[in-house]
Amino acid sequence: MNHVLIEVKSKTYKVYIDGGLRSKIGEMMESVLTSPISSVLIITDSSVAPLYLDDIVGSFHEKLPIYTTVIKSGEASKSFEVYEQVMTKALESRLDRKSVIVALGGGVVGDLAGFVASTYMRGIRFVQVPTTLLAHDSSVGGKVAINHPLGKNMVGSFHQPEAVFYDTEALYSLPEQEWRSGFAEVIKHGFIRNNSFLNWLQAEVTSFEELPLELVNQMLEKSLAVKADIVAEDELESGVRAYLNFGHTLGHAIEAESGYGVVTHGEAVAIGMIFALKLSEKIFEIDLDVKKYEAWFKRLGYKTRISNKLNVSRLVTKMQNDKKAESGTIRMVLLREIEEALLVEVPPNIIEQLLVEQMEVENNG
Ligand SMILES: NC(=O)c1ccc[n+]([C@@H]2O[C@H](COP(=O)([O-])OP(=O)(O)OC[C@H]3O[C@@H](n4cnc5c(N)ncnc54)[C@H](O)[C@@H]3O)[C@@H](O)[C@H]2O)c1
Ligand SMILES: O=C(O)C(=O)C[C@@H](O)[C@H](O)[C@H](O)COP(=O)(O)O
Ligand SMILES: [Zn+2]
Repeated sequence: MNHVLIEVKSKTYKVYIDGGLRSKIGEMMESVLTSPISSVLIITDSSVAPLYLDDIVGSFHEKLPIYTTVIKSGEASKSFEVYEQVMTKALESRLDRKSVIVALGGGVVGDLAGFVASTYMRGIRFVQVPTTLLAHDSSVGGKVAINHPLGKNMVGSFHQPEAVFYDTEALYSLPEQEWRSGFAEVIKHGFIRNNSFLNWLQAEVTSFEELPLELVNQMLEKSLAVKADIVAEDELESGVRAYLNFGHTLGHAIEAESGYGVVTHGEAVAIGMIFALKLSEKIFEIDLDVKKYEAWFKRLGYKTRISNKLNVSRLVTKMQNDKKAESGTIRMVLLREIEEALLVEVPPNIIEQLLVEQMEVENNG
């Protein structure tokens, strides 16, 4: 079975990738996890549960006490309220320090369940079972969090999974909008670290209709390789890991300002990446051929401009509250050239001016 090795300072684990893997997860957990498991809590959401929960439960063959909890699907579930509900379920199920949490779903379930695992009894083990394209990114690297109305992922920690079980067959029940959202993080990995991968993506992916499984597997391995390299170098984001935030300073501000769940994470990041490319051109006085990327994004159905329903100064304030900011300055990931990322402090007035220029106008998506 294909796997990608993740070697961060605190842990080494594997991302297993295979079509149909979900029916083997129970057995695999018992062999991959190094110490015994007392019980399992599977956390999933209301869209994923009817599709895949029975398969995962069945894969344990009744050898362990299995508890399940189903949260409402969508970004709004990365909240204090749902966090408390899931914690209550964990306590009522009497999870102990040998229990394991299984995060079955996309990035919302992964981030929330991972944060529950990192804080329940000060931290128990968890595994990721990603079911979205986007979750190739969110299931790896150990960032787990919930949102605060004042900012995305503001309450969280670093807590690495024991393993990631990626059943790529499960991606084929995703609606087109979720392929688009996840693909933004794939593109991001190309922009920050791998230009030839980015060129390959432009040649191979011209729509999200029926992407062949072989292509998807290839794409995931290349994309995961970038993430694996970066988190291996810098697990806790004291340096290069910040490059994984390319497109996110504005993207997160758009998500929070629009209301969590109104714009998907990847679609907001796509707008943020085009903005960061244009800002890079301006600040470094270079030509990154943004028009070419913007045209590709549009052909794939992304919006590249900022909704004119959003307020520019509120977006700037959110960007000043970003985790990369220091003393209220805005620090953004820019590109000096493709695959050469760096973290740059940008004066708010320059950001504000470009935001105004990048607002959508009627019939200009
Ligand atoms: N921790 C990290 O490093 C990291 C990285 C990137 C993104 N994120 C976070 O991930 C979240 C976004 O994740 P996401 O895009 O996976 O969103 P999501 O978890 O909300 O999933 C998207 C939608 O698809 C549904 N779904 C999931 N799997 C499905 C399947 N196989 N078939 C049909 N429907 C399915 C979900 O119910 C949901 O409605 C954001 O909160 C973002 O901040 C975290
Ligand atoms: O793994 C990382 O590091 C990332 O930044 C990946 C991002 O795609 C992801 O959205 C992450 O959750 C953003 O992190 P945050 O620290 O800005 O909340
Ligand atoms: Zn992201």
